[in-house]
Amino acid sequence: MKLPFRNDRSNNPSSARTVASRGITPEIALDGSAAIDVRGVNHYYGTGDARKQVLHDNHLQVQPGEIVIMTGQSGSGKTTLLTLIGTLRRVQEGQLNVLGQPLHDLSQVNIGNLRKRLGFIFQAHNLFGSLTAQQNVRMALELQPNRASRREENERCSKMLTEVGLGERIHYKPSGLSGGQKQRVAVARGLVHQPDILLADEPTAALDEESGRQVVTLFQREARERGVAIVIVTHDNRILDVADRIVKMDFGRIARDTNLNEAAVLGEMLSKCNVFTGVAISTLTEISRSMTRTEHAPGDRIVTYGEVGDRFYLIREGSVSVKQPSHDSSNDFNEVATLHDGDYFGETALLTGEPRNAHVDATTETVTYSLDAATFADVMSQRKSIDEEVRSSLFAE
Ligand SMILES: Nc1ncnc2c1ncn2[C@@H]1O[C@H](COP(=O)(O)OP(=O)(O)OP(=O)(O)O)[C@@H](O)[C@H]1O
Repeated sequence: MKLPFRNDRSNNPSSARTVASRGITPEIALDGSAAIDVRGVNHYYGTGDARKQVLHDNHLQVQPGEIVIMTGQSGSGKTTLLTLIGTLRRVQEGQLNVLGQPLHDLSQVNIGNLRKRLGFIFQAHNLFGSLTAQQNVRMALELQPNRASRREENERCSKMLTEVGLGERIHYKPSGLSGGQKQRVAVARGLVHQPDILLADEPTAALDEESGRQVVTLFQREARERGVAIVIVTHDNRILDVADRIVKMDFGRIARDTNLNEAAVLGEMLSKCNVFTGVAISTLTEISRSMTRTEHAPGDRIVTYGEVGDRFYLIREGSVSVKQPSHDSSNDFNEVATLHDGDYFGETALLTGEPRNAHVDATTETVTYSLDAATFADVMSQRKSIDEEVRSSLFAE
């Protein structure tokens, strides 16, 4: 619904929990349910004059069943963060909880026990040259507290090797396997003990398209069916589609944390707003990554009458009440509309520069995504160029 906002007074942003956004920031679970919970983590290498900070104030929550792909330039700190999560390095500063356990407080024994619930697939395969593929995969089971019979364990290993496409080679030693095949043994070893978290560093780098796809399909199944939280460090663009989220690291910081599913949903919602007619959904999905997610409790004021309008709002879920002053008294406001999921408001003030002409209050638990004035202006100018493009192609025919 389009609202011709005019006048205004002051807003009350303190009641809204605004998530500072460099993209869409997913819901942050504060109830300890995240499988991986990184808060304010810094990391340094070296000592004395050679001491160098390589991670700066990183925050990351990964939920069970979520697949997070971590990208970024070489040296941006991805592997360091992954090895900290994997308890392979000691946390120096900040808090890091893995499966509900605070790593900074954990004894060596408990770290050892926790590690058994993690699966690792790292670039250097670390396979034992004297052992067959099946025996290498068995190593992961031999570390587990609850062992099955040797026969059962062997069957599990063979099944896992078959799932990564190595059913014919379970009795081969690494020297008889190609780089990609060794990599697949490492994948099977990382998953055979059914970990709660899988940490993978370039798991598809040595694989051809088909084997890479087979491996990430297996990851997806583990995430969906068993709720495994998966973090993959990769430069492999071919597997980006399996990610629920893409985290981009830049100079030791998480520069961008994008929830892909949510971005797609928002792009779809934006395409139904008149104001974005003519803009491709893919462009809108891209734009949605620049939006700020805000949660509002019932009664929270989202837009205040009289205030200068600096944002466009899309209601992701919930409902709001739009109130305008009755003509005889500016202190007396009447409800003129209620808006729900997928509705939007606030664009007119951005277009005209006039102050808001209504209050907008949340009436239920409401989630909005908003676009700031500068980004909105960009979209509008883009829409113009798209319009022109469509027109000129029509004329050309
Ligand atoms: N053991 C180490 N000692 C000293 N410096 C290190 C060590 N390991 C990594 N570094 C440095 O820390 C920074 C982050 O490295 P890291 O390996 O975490 O980055 P990355 O993003 O995983 O890179 P790549 O994509 O090349 O694997 C880099 O500047 C690197 O040179």
